[in-house]
Amino acid sequence: MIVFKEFRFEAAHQLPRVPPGHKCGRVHGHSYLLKVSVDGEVDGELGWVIDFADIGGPVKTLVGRLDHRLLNDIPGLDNPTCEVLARWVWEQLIAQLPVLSEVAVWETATSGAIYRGQ
Ligand SMILES: Nc1nc2c(c(=O)[nH]1)N=C([C@H](O)[C@H](O)COP(=O)(O)OP(=O)(O)OP(=O)(O)O)CN2
Ligand SMILES: [Zn+2]
Repeated sequence: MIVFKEFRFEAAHQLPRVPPGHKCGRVHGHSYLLKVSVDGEVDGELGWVIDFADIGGPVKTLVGRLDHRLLNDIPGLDNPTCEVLARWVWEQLIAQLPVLSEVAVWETATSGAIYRGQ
C-alpha cells in the first residue's frame, strides 16, 4: 500500500546553468506542490500504513525552510531544478522518514519531477 500527503509552498528561483536568454535564467516564482509517499503494509489493528501526522511533522518543518525563500540561497539548491529539489527533499527526509518511497515536486500545474531514491 502506498500512502501520501501533499504540501504547498511558494518560492522563487532562478536556473543559473540555462543558456543565455532562457526564461528560467531570470528570477521568478512558483506555487510548488510537494507530494511525499510512503510504501508499507497496512497494520492489521490500526488499519493504516503510517499516521499521516508522522509524515506531516518532518515535512512541514522542511517546507518551512523553503516557503517564501529564494531557493538558490539554500545550501544544496544552487541550481534548483525540479529534479534537484526532489532529490534534495528526499535526502533531507530519509533519516527521519526511513519508510519514504517517493518524492514528487510540481513546479507548475503541468511540470514536475519524481524521485524514488535512485
Ligand atoms: N527538466 C526541467 N526542465 C525545466 C525546469 C526543471 O526544473 N526541470 N524548470 C523550468 C522553469 O523553472 C520553468 O519555470 C517551468 O517550466 P515550464 O514547464 O516550461 O513552465 P511554463 O509554465 O512556462 O510552461 P508552459 O509551456 O506554459 O506549460 C524549465 N524547464
Ligand atoms: Zn521556474
